Amino acid sequence: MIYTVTLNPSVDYIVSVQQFELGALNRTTADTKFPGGKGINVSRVMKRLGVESKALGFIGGFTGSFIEEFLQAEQIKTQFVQVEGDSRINIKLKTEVETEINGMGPVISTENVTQFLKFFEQLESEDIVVLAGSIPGTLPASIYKEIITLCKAKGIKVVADVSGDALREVIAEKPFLIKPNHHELGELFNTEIQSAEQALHYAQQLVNDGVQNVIVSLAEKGALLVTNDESFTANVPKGSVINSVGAGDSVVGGFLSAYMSNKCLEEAFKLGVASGSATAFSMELCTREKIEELLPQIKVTKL
Ligand SMILES: Nc1ncnc2c1ncn2[C@@H]1O[C@H](COP(=O)(O)OP(=O)(O)O)[C@@H](O)[C@H]1O
Ligand SMILES: O=P(O)(O)OC[C@H]1O[C@](O)(COP(=O)(O)O)[C@@H](O)[C@@H]1O
Repeated sequence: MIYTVTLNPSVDYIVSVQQFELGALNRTTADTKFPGGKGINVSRVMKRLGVESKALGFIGGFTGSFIEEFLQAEQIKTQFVQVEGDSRINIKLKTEVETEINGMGPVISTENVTQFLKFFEQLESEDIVVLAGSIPGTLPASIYKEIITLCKAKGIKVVADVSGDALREVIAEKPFLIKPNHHELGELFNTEIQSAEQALHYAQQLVNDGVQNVIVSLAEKGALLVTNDESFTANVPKGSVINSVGAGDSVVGGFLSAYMSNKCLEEAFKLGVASGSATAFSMELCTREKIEELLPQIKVTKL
């Protein structure tokens, strides 16, 4: 079973505003709400590709109920720890440019954390754990490290889509896969990454340091996969970006869905990139039909 961890799930409130004016009353031309948070998005994408997972994390209040009910309606298994406050609402403003305001999230108590970590005791070696998204301020910064330690003791593969200090901590634990975008990779090395060549250099460094596989997504410039033995690059299909929220999560969801069926990293990478673009070209997360439509346009080249 694949377990996705979202420590700070959200209701993503996506609002379209034409000619947005700061300091004025703006009215939406369209608005919609979805459950969000990176691990949850990974679970939703995998479900669309026929791969089961269980979503873990902390939820609370009316927003938490919305998230859980939405996932259950999509027949996604969940086992969230209930906290006292409300799960956050993240605003995704679509104007001429995309602007995001992500909430802080509810307070999570030490009892909540103990209950959450206990769950990992029942996992087995063939399970995969996906750690995705930021660590809320009320949780110890070491929480991902603690989860990885529990997983490593059982030989469980860990996939991480995290950034900043959390990414640094996770890398030290040599996970199975990480998926930074080029900004996150640059931040890690205190530099700005503008090309696939630069990204390759730093991704290789991470693999030399013990990370087993690194996917670097470069938005419209494609993506890279660096493994212990080989490196690949992929183009992205041409199309109009409608809503790129969840595109990175879709890369992870697509990758894992294919990886589960034949363990081929190259094919998994291709499906991951197709899923990322399929989400970028949609209002909501990618559908299987959109992914299949884009897949033939993606060329994976061995470097
Ligand atoms: N303009 C675009 N055209 C085509 N595909 C895109 C575009 N922007 C993003 N994508 C797809 O979404 C994936 C993730 O996007 P990226 O912005 O790199 O990551 P993140 O969402 O994590 O910031 C890319 O690898 C690509 O497949
Ligand atoms: O945990 P964070 O970093 O605040 O991110 C949460 C947000 O990221 C998302 O999962 C989208 O992530 P990506 O666009 O990077 O794929 C949203 O659904 C959610 O609002």
